[in-house]
Amino acid sequence: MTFKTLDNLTDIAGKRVLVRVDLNVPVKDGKVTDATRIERVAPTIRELSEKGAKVILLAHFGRPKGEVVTEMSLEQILPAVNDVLGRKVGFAADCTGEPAAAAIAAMGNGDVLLLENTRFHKGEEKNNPDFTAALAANGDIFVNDAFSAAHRAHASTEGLAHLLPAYAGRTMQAELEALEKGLGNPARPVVAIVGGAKVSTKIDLLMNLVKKVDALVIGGGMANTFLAARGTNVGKSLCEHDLADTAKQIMIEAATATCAIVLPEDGVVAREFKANAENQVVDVNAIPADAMMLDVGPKTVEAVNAWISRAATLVWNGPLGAFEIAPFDAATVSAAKHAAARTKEGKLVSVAGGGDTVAALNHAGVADDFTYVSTAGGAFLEWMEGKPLPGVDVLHQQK
Ligand SMILES: Nc1ncnc2c1ncn2[C@@H]1O[C@H](COP(=O)(O)OP(=O)(O)OP(=O)(O)O)[C@@H](O)[C@H]1O
Ligand SMILES: O=C(O)[C@H](O)COP(=O)(O)O
Repeated sequence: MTFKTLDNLTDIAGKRVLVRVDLNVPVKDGKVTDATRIERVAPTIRELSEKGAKVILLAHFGRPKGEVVTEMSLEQILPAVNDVLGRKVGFAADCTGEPAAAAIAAMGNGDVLLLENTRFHKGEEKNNPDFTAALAANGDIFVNDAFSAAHRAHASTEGLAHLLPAYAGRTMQAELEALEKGLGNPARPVVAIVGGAKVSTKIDLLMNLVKKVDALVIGGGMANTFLAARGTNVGKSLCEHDLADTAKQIMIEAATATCAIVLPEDGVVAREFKANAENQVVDVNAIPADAMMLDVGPKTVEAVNAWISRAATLVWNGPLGAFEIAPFDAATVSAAKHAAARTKEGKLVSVAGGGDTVAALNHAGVADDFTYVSTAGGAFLEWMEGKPLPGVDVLHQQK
């Protein structure tokens, strides 16, 4: 796997560098509530600026579907970008045409400019050649630092790399290197933890993982579907009974590939989905008919942690329980802390991704201790599913 990085960009003073970043950050009442994605792309922006390039940021925000939607303007993200970078970044009210051209013409070497939401144009999501050419007209070089948007074959994530010399930014590079360690050519044994709400959203993921990992821990709501497929009565737990055959198929594939499937042995059950709801620990074969399993139980946590101790590589997507509400966060927190401790001891390569997973690791206070935590949601999942990522593939094709 090879791609060009910023190391290959030396003599770039005065060059216009179009940098695709992911500024699709959470916003409440017009304010950015989590700047992680901005912080992740800051090193690339700083490095290019220090090398004297004119740094022109391309990004999307929300899904305006080719219309100009004021609430989805990137101008509202600008103050947070200024804060993270500790400098003033310019803004152009359109990513192509006169507004972009005029703002770029006024840039000095090392300046940083943010262009308005690329998705205000229909050509972005269609990867339309005319729109891509209009974007390319503003740059000499293309840098993609938006791994989390790389599963989209859009003009600013894929198309531009065909028109301009293309490079991976520092975050893209770190992400690809970490993912390669995670599932590309990982140290064995490899253990995957997949949790979260539903099997239906992660069928491809589970099918791919059983072929690649030595053990697959299934937790969260999706474990119930597997337990039910096995004939266990899961009471009122979240369960997709219609996916029993899919779950069985995944277990058959796992047996063929000699991948151990680790399902809950016990669970924490409650009758209400709310914080501090009255709860009890039961064997999975004794889930009361009127209760739901909201977390895996202590015996299961012990088994999961034993697998983490055995693992050389861990890939994790999806919490083991309803971690947002205490005490159903206990299993996720325990496994996260154990994985973090093993990583710190140098015994484990731990790679995690997914919006809720990152929130869960932050909740456990260990996100910084993992080898790599991806800020990508859909892109991380598609990568784990073994699907090609257009924004990454095109970087590999660069001569
Ligand atoms: N046993 C359970 N019963 C019901 N809900 C559960 C259970 N276990 C986990 N969940 C819920 O699953 C949700 C997370 O699932 P999801 O599949 O979205 O995770 P993710 O893949 O990390 O996140 P994202 O989809 O943002 O990438 C959480 O809101 C959590 O409360
Ligand atoms: O938030 C994300 O996962 C990325 O920015 C991609 O956004 P999208 O799902 O709207 O393409």
